[in-house]
Amino acid sequence: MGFRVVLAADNAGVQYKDAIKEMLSGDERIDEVIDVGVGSADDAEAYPHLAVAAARKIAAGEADRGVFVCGTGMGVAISANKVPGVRASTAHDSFSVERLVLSNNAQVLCLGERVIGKQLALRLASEFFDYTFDPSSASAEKVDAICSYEPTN
Ligand SMILES: O=C[C@H](O)[C@H](O)COP(=O)(O)O
Repeated sequence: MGFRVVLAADNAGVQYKDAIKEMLSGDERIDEVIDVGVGSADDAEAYPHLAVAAARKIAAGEADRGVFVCGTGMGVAISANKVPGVRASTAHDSFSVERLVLSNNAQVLCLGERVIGKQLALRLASEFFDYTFDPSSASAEKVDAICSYEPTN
């Protein structure tokens, strides 16, 4: 079974988000692409609302992974991490993308359209789906420790 992927971007990240959507839509590793917006650069909806709406789809089990884009990749990451159960970070190099999954079991890769070039963004977004977290790895107990700090109701 392939990944169900949710995409989000504000107006500073919409061009890369749309390019990533096109790329992933033709990727045999991907079963479904859900786009929560924005739909165009004319939409001024602020990045926290988009990132949280998308992250909630992961927390609800409607998506497995997310790629979120804003100007820097930082605002969407900070926002997505407010959703319990979601681990998100900006990663702008291949090694970081690998460790984002293998060390941190993160479901969300965040990218900055104002920081890296489009071809690098596409490459990193593709590489993100090359990795699967190993729950028997030495990193697992560290991820469990992250989760132990989740707020409980
Ligand atoms: O992290 C925030 C993003 O980069 C966003 O796209 C731009 O935010 P700003 O307009 O507050 O700089």
